[in-house]
Amino acid sequence: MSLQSIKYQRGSLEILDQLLLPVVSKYLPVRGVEDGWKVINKMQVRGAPAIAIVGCLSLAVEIYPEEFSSKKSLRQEIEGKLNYLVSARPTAVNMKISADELITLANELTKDDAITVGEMKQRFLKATEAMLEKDIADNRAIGANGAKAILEHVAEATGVATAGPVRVLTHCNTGSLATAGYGTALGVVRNLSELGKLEHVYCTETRPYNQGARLTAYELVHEKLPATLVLDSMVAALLRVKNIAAVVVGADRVAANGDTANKIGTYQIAVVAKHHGVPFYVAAPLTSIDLQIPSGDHIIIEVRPDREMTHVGEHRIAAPGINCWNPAFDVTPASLITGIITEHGVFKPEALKAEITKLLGL
Ligand SMILES: CSC[C@H]1O[C@H](OP(=O)(O)O)[C@H](O)[C@@H]1O
Repeated sequence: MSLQSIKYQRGSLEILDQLLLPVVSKYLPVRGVEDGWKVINKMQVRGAPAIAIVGCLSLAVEIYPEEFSSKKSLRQEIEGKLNYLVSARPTAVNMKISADELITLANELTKDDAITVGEMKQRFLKATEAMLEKDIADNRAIGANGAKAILEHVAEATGVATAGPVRVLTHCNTGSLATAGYGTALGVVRNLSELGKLEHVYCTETRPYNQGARLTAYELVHEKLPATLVLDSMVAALLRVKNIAAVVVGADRVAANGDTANKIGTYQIAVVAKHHGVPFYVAAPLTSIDLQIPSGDHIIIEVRPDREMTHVGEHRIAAPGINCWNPAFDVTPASLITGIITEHGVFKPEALKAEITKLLGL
């Protein structure tokens, strides 16, 4: 059983406070949109898919007990509150995509005279609740697609019929603590393990929030997977001496040309992987792919407070008065990405837009 970042039942939402992990496991109530915005902005819950799910469910628990006098007033509440939630963190696109889809649903229900305001609320609640199961199903598909792609790549590169077990490297946290469960890049690791094809997974600490040391290591130890924590500064040495078969990371926003915004440090890992001839994969559900922007140059990169760099908890580790630069993400150009692993298959970056457009019938 993997760790559960989100606990939901109709009218009640709790999130595992990830600022306290791994030492303290404490669930926090999220009673409405204000709570939702705060736990996302403070990174008590984080991870592109989890942000969208918690954001939308925070609105669901807020409107659940309310009575609305008209569908118009309900639609206005939905649109205003979802757009507010999008402002909690700017880089991951999932919250924006989910908000747009739910606002479109609200507009359609408002126009349908056969739907009462009560039925509209129920349809909205069900649409937000469906995100939980869909995310887990998407992640399991990503895991299977990604494991297959990595094993096929290794088999072809080494001239063997069937590859594995393999060693892989991942960055940040893309597991059950970043999603509704199973994970994206960590879902690929889980699937490799389920296939008996995971020799070892290496996870980077991922300064300054330490998603790797505090969260990914926690998930891997919890499930007894063969894992080793490495410092962010060790990636080049690791790829030179440890026979890493592939790197697999998550994504916060993939642009139409395949450029990918992900946790700071991803770009330099991709450069090092290129230098060592190690395939570099991005695992991302369609809810993290933004075909509205042509390239990574258009992705807003969140800059977070200096204190996240100068302190570990309450302990200062940097000289008082030093300037800091703390972008939470960087952009990896499509040219450094071997494949983008989605729930619908693995795509070359240059083919992504056409493949997704065809898939969605756009
Ligand atoms: C499953 S996507 C997780 C994605 O989100 C992380 O960022 P943050 O911890 O700041 O929300 C990181 O970029 C991961 O790849």
